[in-house]
Amino acid sequence: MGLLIVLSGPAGVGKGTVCTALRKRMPELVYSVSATTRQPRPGEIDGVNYFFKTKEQFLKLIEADEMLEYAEYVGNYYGTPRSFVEETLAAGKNVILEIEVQGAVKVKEKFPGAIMVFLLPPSFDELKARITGRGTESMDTINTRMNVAAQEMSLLSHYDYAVMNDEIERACDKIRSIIIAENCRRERLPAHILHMAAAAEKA
Ligand SMILES: Nc1nc2c(ncn2[C@@H]2O[C@H](COP(=O)(O)OP(=O)(O)O)[C@@H](O)[C@H]2O)c(=O)[nH]1
Ligand SMILES: Nc1ncnc2c1ncn2[C@@H]1O[C@H](COP(=O)(O)OP(=O)(O)O)[C@@H](O)[C@H]1O
Repeated sequence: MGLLIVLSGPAGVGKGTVCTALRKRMPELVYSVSATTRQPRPGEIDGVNYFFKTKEQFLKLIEADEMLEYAEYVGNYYGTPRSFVEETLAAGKNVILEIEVQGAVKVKEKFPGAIMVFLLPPSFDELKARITGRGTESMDTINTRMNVAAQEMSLLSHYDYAVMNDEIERACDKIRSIIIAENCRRERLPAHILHMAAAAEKA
């Protein structure tokens, strides 16, 4: 089985940015493309950035148990297609999800072995600056988003690791180290080596 890595954290902390940088550094990591009901942005490609769905289509996927998790976020649905993740893990490959915090917690319930990584802002002021810096939101929305971010921080206790996103490359280094260390866990050794060690212990 491959590892399931869940990268999450409050809105605006840099999940998308860090995930893109990490995938460049670790091309062997398989990215799970989410489904969403939000409109595509200019330049976004169906099946690459997201699978763009109507609300009806999305609700049907939930009904058919095709979603590993989903969440409603700022008026749209977002979800992780289940079979792709399960098949890729079964093929022994590591999968990364870049999703918001509520959905991430649901993944951990279904996959207790998932490696939960929470991306932290260096400070709330810096988080505000990043949300403002994206330039897509009005002042009202920014304040709402900051309140949401404070609530999102409260889910930190569900996570295994906390990585501060001060510098993109430094955050990537840490996540890469986490993945390497998790791959070295004793219980991940091939069965024949575990048996050999167990037999030697008995002798
Ligand atoms: N729960 C869940 N959240 C997702 C999924 N895909 C994306 N998201 C999150 O949805 C939020 C909004 O994403 P998006 O509309 O692309 O905007 P942006 O990332 O804020 O620029 C982000 O926090 C994503 O991490 C998913 O499959 N499940
Ligand atoms: N380490 C960082 N230092 C400075 N700015 C960053 C850093 N990481 C991300 N950003 C910027 O912060 C903003 C939010 O990043 P984004 O990846 O869209 O966040 P999220 O996916 O968590 O909502 C973007 O403008 C991005 O360029």
